[in-house]
Amino acid sequence: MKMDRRAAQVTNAPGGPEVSGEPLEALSSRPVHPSEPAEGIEKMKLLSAAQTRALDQATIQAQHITSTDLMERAADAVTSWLLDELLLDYDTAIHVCCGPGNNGGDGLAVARNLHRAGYAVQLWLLPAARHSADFSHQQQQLPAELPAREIDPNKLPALAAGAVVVDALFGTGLSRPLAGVAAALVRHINEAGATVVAVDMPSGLLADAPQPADSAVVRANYTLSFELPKLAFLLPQNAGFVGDWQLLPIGLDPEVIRNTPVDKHFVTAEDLRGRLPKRPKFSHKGTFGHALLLAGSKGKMGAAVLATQACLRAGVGLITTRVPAVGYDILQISAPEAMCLADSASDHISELPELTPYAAIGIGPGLGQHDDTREVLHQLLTTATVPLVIDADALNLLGAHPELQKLLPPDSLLTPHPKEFERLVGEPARDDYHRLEQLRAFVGRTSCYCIIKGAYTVLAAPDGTLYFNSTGNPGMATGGSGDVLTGLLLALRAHKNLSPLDAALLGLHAHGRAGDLALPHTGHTGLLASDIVRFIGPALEELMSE
Ligand SMILES: NC(=O)C1=CN([C@@H]2O[C@H](COP(=O)(O)OP(=O)(O)OC[C@H]3O[C@@H](n4cnc5c(N)ncnc54)[C@H](O)[C@@H]3O)[C@@H](O)[C@H]2O)[C@@H](O)CC1
Ligand SMILES: Nc1ncnc2c1ncn2[C@@H]1O[C@H](COP(=O)(O)OP(=O)(O)O)[C@@H](O)[C@H]1O
Ligand SMILES: [K+]
Repeated sequence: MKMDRRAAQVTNAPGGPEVSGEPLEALSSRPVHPSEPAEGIEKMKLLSAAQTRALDQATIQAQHITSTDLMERAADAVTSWLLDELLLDYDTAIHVCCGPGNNGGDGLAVARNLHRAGYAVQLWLLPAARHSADFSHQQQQLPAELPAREIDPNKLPALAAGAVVVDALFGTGLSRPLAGVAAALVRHINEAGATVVAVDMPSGLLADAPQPADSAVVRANYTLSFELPKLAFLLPQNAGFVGDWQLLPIGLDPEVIRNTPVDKHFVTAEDLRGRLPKRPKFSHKGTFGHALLLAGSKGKMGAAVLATQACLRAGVGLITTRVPAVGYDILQISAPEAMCLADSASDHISELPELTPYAAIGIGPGLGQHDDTREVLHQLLTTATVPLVIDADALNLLGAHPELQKLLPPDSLLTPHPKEFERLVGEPARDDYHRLEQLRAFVGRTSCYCIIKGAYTVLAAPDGTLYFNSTGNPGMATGGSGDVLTGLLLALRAHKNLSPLDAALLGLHAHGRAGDLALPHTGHTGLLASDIVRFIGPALEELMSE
């Protein structure tokens, strides 16, 4: 995904805690959750298809323009992208395939633009009984030298492998799975081996709900959408349809976007910049909290080391890591900045330390699932009075012993990947949409924060609002990346001036960003979890208040 330069412009998000320059007394007397949680996370709302249509209409009214004007903006943006980014050359065969609605109208205007600019455009129309008014208007604007041919189901257009297909069949108006000529054309496009650029949506894909498994859906190389992403773009099951998605600005009304209520956000750097309080000049290690991490078992001490190092790099004041006896030397040598509390058991953690000193507690990386460790988790859940970050085997223990889930303190942060989440809720998800429903039900039931890790890690707040993370890369799909995330989140939960939501959002963003910053040094293949640790500092620095 690449964001448009204008969409990616940086401003300080409002609503972040303003603490720089304040006396320490003022900081330490702050409540634990100082900021209004969702305030300022509004740059990229995920609208439903119906809300997108309403936004379209509201923009037209607010800006005193016609729907054709808006369509022209969309078509100009798509045309510019094709010329500037895809670098079309004059010899490339460009097939623009148009449906009967406004998505097809966009296609007609793009075809007209490209034809006028001298490109080799062929225009194909899906047979339809009715067309939208804007489609008909665009059709009337076509120059005579650009014939629009109706698709013949018995003789689908020949699409050479080197051709470019602009898919403007259906966008947000799709109301049912494709059938008949539309489905045949989509399958034909998918088999052609051409470069496929979808306008707004890959045709056949619903914006915010699943379609039947065998539906015909365009498999686009690129999807050019307008201003805001769609939920469908963020879910793994749609990756093969959406391809590389891009957002093109078309001047949709910011005031209307601001006033549109949503329960899903795509969180950008712009939302978070300035939300991490700057370290005051006279701060000391006590200012940033003392974290306790319970991690590691024989053979999995690396997880404890990585989480400890990440917590340190994320600015925690102090960290104490509880490890099995076998891990004592390992941890002391590999993380000399951390304090280490060795358990009396050799290979697993069997005792919960005294919790009084700690501002936040993390449990899980490399933990193992020994019965003693389960008992430690049980005690932790019943005695802890500070924020908890729960990961890996601690989640698996919660899944294997669901009665423990009732003990989860509100506002705990759980960090499963999809398989751990499945164990946690005890039921496989039917699809990615169902998994989001399960996630919402889980946080509603437990009053916790819970993420599901992946390319666009999603965080659910206890009220069910979903926040999709925008940073990270496939190089991070490597053992230990999740342990790094746990340590990073633990440091931010130990920070007394961050709300649980801000800590989670900043941590997820910084984790992916650290992976992105590591990339030029390692490449995707060579990226290791320890490289993510190395770049946590610079990633957090980008989010710090002035
Ligand atoms: N909201 C926005 O930001 C903008 C939207 N525009 C375009 O407008 C599109 C939405 O236009 P529409 O609402 O006209 O919707 P579409 O063009 O996506 O499709 C609607 C038409 O397709 C028919 N249809 C729906 N499902 C079908 C199926 N399975 N088989 C056969 N026919 C089916 C409907 O009856 C209707 O005629 C967007 O995707 C975008 O491309 C742009 O023109 C301007 C900006
Ligand atoms: N393709 C990807 N794009 C972006 N981030 C990714 C990708 N794959 C994995 N990650 C991130 O890496 C981490 C992997 O965590 P996890 O599966 O728990 O790994 P481990 O258990 O090995 O530590 C998660 O934070 C996830 O979001
Ligand atoms: K389309």
